[in-house]
Amino acid sequence: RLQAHACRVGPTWWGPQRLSSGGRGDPEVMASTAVRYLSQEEAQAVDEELFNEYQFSVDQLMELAGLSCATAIAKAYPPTSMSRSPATVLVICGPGNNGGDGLVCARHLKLFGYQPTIYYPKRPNKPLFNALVTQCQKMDIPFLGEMPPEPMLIDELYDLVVDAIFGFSFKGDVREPFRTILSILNGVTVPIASIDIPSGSGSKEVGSGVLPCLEDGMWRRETLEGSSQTCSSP
Ligand SMILES: NC(=O)C1=CN([C@@H]2O[C@H](COP(=O)(O)OP(=O)(O)OC[C@H]3O[C@@H](n4cnc5c(N)ncnc54)[C@H](OP(=O)(O)O)[C@@H]3O)[C@@H](O)[C@H]2O)[C@@H](O)CC1
Ligand SMILES: [K+]
Repeated sequence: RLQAHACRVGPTWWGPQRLSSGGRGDPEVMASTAVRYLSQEEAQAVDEELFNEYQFSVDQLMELAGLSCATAIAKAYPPTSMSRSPATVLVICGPGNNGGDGLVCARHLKLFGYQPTIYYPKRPNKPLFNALVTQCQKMDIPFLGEMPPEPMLIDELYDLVVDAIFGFSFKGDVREPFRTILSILNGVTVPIASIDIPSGSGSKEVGSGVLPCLEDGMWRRETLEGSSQTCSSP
């Protein structure tokens, strides 16, 4: 997991902390630097504070979030460590701002030497998202007409998947077309880098419609804390 910055809600700071007791396993590990992640409610509170108190605009924050995620991906999965050159990345974007982060991320990944392809099945007809799509198109980033139907096909074509489907506003049971998309992603073996959180992680239907988690509660997939990094900007 990658997180370098702290986030603030009210008087409390969240960032790297020393664990003094209560952890599991090796005492050395227990004493090492640990990170506390924001809950859905806390992330929404940070969001409101940034917009209302600090007067950030959504496109400002989205640009920072997408750039932070592309930077984190380049550190975790350097293009030179991938099997293809240029490394191929499938960026799957959802209908909200998490999807917008994905569009920005794709643009920066291209600048970093990757070959991104975007799947964006449900596009809000709003100026911000239309502009982000145009910018990707102008950079010759292709948009898929449909989701690759088999996990094996994704494994064959891409070195990495970026999950920009849902962030902190996800709720309830996963609806189509995202239910099918998440179930396909469940079967891929290439790494999946999730923006903010693994999509659908608020759902109780682990195993059927969302990315799987291990028995100890840790997500199998890697989460890149791009949006959290932007919280430190003010
Ligand atoms: N705070 C920050 O600093 C910054 C935050 N940023 C980013 O914004 C993200 C939050 O964005 P967000 O609020 O737009 O919501 P998000 O999670 O993308 O999804 C909402 C969409 O999903 C849909 N949907 C929901 N449930 C569903 C279901 N069960 N099944 C199917 N669909 C479902 C819902 O559809 P609806 O229910 O409205 O029809 C709606 O269209 C945050 O995680 C971070 O990545 C950065 O951009 C800027 C800096
Ligand atoms: K996500």
